[in-house]
Amino acid sequence: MILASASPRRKELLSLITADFRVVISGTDETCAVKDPRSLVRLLAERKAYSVAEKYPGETVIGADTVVEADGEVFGKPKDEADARRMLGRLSGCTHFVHTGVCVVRGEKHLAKTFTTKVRFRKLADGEIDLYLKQEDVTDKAGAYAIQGPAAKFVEGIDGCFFNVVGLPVSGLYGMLQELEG
Ligand SMILES: Cc1cn([C@H]2C[C@H](O)[C@@H](COP(=O)(O)OP(=O)(O)OP(=O)(O)O)O2)c(=O)[nH]c1=O
Repeated sequence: MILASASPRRKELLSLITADFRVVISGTDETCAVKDPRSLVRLLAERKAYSVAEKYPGETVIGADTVVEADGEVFGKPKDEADARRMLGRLSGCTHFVHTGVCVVRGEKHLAKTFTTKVRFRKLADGEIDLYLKQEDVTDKAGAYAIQGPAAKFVEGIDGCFFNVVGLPVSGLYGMLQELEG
């Protein structure tokens, strides 16, 4: 099995399902005109998986993509610190959605799905965002936060798969792999 991802979180999460895989970084362009976030992440996951699958025919290849959606706005990875501050300001006191698209390709077989988790942030006090940005490198995190790090203290509640927020819905992916077997 091949994980088409540079994300160390995805590698760690896939290892909860199997030890029998290796990582091949897809290096795919993530620019896309699709606006609907659920379609966008599915499409990018397909793009990542297929770019690797065409080089390794016959292998099972997994691709994934994660974005945050708040009040109709879609947040990928922040461009810079100002962008990260803007995203966290929007997420403060806000219930938002984290969408992860997952694509599994095996030969002629193909499955692609989007998984969504609802996350509720409490209102962040003055200075909390600046302090957080000193603690965590958010440049590689959609929405400029990592629920698995110090941003945990921003989270009042979640509805859905926790691992989906971290970048790979473990039970959802397991189900897809089972479905592909059948
Ligand atoms: C919201 C959130 C995102 N993330 C991460 C998961 C993803 O790695 C990243 C979103 O960026 P992606 O573009 O989905 O993935 P990536 O560039 O890290 O890796 P690749 O494209 O090679 O697969 O944000 C967290 O680690 N914790 C969180 O709480």
